[in-house]
Amino acid sequence: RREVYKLGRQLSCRVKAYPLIGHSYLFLGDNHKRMQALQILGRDALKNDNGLFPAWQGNYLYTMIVDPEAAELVLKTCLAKDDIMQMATLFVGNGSIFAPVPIWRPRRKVLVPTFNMKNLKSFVSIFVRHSTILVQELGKVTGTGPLSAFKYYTAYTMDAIAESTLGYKMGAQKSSDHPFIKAFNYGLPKCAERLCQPWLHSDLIYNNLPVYTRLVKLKEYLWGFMLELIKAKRQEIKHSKESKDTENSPEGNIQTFLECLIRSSGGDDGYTDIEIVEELMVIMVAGNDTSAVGASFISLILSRHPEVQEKVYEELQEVFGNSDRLATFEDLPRLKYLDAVIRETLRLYPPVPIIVRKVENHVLLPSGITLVPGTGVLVNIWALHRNPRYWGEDAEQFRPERFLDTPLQHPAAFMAFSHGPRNCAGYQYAMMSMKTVLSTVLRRFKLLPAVASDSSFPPLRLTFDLMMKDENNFQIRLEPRIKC
Ligand code: HEM
Repeated sequence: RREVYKLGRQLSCRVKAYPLIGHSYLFLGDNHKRMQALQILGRDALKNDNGLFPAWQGNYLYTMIVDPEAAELVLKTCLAKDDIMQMATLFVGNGSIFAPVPIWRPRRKVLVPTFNMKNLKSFVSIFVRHSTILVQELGKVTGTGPLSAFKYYTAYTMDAIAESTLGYKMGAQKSSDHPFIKAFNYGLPKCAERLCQPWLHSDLIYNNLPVYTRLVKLKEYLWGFMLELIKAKRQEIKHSKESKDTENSPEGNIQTFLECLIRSSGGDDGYTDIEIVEELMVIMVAGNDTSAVGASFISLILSRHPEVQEKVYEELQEVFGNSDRLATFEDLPRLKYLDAVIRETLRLYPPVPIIVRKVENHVLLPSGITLVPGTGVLVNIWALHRNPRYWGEDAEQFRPERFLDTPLQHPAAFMAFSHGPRNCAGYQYAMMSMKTVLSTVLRRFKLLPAVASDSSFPPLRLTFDLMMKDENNFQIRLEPRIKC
């Protein structure tokens, strides 16, 4: 403990920490208060030259990091997730995202190759098909006033991820009545709620609450649903082997993550069904709302920056002309300005604004400060992305050109998808999915602010429940684009 307190004293802090509770008081209240706490602590950390800040939760010390150099070192050396993340394993079991390092390492080796470019290329047809449905759905509500962009994008991402992961057509954009969607949409926010509310952390208390019983039932349903699909896919693979047709899956050239995981883990000698369920849950959980929140922030920000939106539209005109043709894999790298808009929005509004790690060995940081075992690390991505030493004095401004003009000041200066060996495995999938859906929407509609304003817009009211969101549910209005 002496080492921990010494570390705490070495880190300067201007935000009051009280005996016994530390900074926990800042996180009490609603999700908006919690996001404000991350912003207050992050801004304070930015005032320190070393980009470090001592955040006390009770008598547990987290070193908050807003400096890319320190963050890079920590994310390369501290691979263990903080114990608090164990509470999120109810749905994903030992799936790679929260698993202890000895389980995560071999699983990551199997997972990453399933995101190879050949597979991603084949997923574009899925993204395009569901983007087209999204545009049809939006067409029905155009002109009826403000709508929640998130409501539509989250249905799109659910359809896209369910089909590319499970090969299952969920139909979320047509109806949210599917029991899988209901279980998913109830369970995940409940898990996040628990993580954010320290009084729910004790298993002794939580496991006796009705919500726990309900979550266990929903998990049984979700896992059972996936086990059936796994059983069917194993049969299918066996039959295709017998007919010597090992390369082509019945859905054409698309190999779903489910199929890839069975094959690349070693077929019948590879993952057990439960291990596959866990990895599928990870992809579904990690890939659904993150991309939906990303696309929603981008749409909201574009509605407030018409000049940027027009530049995106000009680029779309260059690539697609006035045609109605669907987007292709080859179009996506040509959308360079849209790419910069996506990155600049994720810089200012990272859907995952913090990453938490456990320190298991001493780590000497570039500033000369040594992190000690028994403490935690909290990389505050929201603040790191606004660090003026790496982004300049206009760090708070939305300026997509910064991603076109100059290379990054540091490889970890932008880390919406995290950094290092445990970074986001779905980074390219997410970029391709967001580019497809945004280009499809922006070709058809002009995005307008929910409430027109002649002066500048008030800052967004952000919330935090493991992910960062807009408190007003990403309200925008749509106007159809008229073709000349
Ligand atoms: C805008 C969209 C997305 C963002 C901002 C995002 C961000 C992140 C972040 C911050 C992490 C945590 C890394 C860490 O703890 O260091 C992560 C992990 C992960 N993400 Fe993403 N993600 C996105 C989309 C996706 C998609 C679409 C998929 C899958 C299709 C995906 C799959 C994963 C997986 C499997 C992990 C766990 C990696 C591991 O622990 O080895 N993500 N993501």
